[in-house]
Amino acid sequence: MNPLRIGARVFDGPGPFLMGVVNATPDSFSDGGRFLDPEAARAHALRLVAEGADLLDLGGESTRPGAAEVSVAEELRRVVPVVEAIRAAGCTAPISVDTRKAAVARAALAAGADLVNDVSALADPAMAEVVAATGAPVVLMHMRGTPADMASRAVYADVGAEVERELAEALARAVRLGIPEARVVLDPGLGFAKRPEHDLRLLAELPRLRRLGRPLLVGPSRKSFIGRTTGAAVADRLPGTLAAVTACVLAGVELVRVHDVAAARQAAQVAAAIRSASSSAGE
Ligand SMILES: Nc1nc2ncc(COP(=O)(O)OP(=O)(O)O)nc2c(=O)[nH]1
Repeated sequence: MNPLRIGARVFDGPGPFLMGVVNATPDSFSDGGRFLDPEAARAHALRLVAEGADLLDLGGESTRPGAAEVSVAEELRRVVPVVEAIRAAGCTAPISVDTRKAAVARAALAAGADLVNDVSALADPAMAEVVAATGAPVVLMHMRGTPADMASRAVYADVGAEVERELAEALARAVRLGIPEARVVLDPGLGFAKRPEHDLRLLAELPRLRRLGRPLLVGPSRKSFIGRTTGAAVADRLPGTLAAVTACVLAGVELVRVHDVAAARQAAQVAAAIRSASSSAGE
């Protein structure tokens, strides 16, 4: 990966780098309510870093299908104290703020976050200005519509080609809005306006998305394509998640977003060793 500075850390090389999920929400699809309390969220964040998370992804609003939007005030209340608490604990791991709202991104960055993870890819007209002005890197994730209506938008003739094209359009738009391409990470948005068969196809076509020339972030953890493939309930999807993490690593994905960092770390290390062996086998 071309060097990508996120906070004090420069992410360089093939990765994978693990993004540990901290959901400060009452209703996230897999762990809603566990980390709504700021102290619980702080403790969880520190635990994920101890387990090997290279960076954290902190969110205050569930984006599961059908989720209602959270107010700016409520999302600020959920997120900013946790950023402050993580930093007050002396943790210097880069923090991504998972938000669609410019006001939340601005406040989280001011409190010590380092990256904006925008699942709406700059839908908030003020977001580009926040990202451009702060110099923060930004994740542009592919989605159609909003969490409230995206399920109805999951219609594709060729999901790989369409996601590639729409991510290219999102990248070009970000550059037009003043965000240097070098600070953009792209994400296919598994589960966002996608049916399980679309997610599986996107995981199979990750090398295609690498043609976009930007680091990729992929978030397969515990998602419904695993349940549809295996019948496993949300709480029982770690083995399937690790299979998807392995597919991401073998495809050269640089950043993988997971809830279960310790297990994903081991899977990612073995997958990276296999990828390295296969490339050296070609020499
Ligand atoms: N960039 C990016 N951000 C994301 N944010 C949330 C979720 C959904 O997972 P989770 O946060 O656990 O659920 P919820 O949205 O219900 O809080 N997935 C992604 C993803 O795949 N990519």
